[in-house]
Amino acid sequence: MKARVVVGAAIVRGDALLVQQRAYPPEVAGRWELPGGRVEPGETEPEALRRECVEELGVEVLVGARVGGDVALRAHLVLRVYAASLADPAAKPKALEHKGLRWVTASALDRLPWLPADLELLPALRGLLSSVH
Ligand SMILES: Nc1nc2c([nH]c(=O)n2[C@H]2C[C@H](O)[C@@H](COP(=O)(O)OP(=O)(O)OP(=O)(O)O)O2)c(=O)[nH]1
Repeated sequence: MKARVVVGAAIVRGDALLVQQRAYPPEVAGRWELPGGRVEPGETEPEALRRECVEELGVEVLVGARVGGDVALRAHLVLRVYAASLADPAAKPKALEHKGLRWVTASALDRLPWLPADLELLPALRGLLSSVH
């Protein structure tokens, strides 16, 4: 069976990464993750990311290169992250489906209570932040 993909957007502006805090389900409420979600049948991964960013944040994003490797979430499901930027750098993302959002710099990444799978991506996310400004 082919693995399904959850895409995550590493949206960077200046020296900061946009992260959001889950509101549900209860076992992960309060933990932090990257914007994104499952790729639907018939969608490309960048299309899924653009759709999720409109749904979750109310903003258009430009999708760039892959960041880090695939992270196994559970059987037949992987998390795959892409670098992204706001199509309009002045746009203000809103937490439409989450508890909150925050722009964090590299030094603050380690202090967030992330979803467990995302911990594997922290070195790559730090690398991305140090390469873009
Ligand atoms: N968007 C996103 N999901 C993540 C990250 N890390 C991680 O483990 N996940 C998991 C949480 C969920 O089990 C799954 C994505 O679910 P979702 O809630 O965003 O999207 P969905 O509605 O299509 O999925 P689901 O509720 O059916 O599980 O991937 C991350 O950084 N971003």
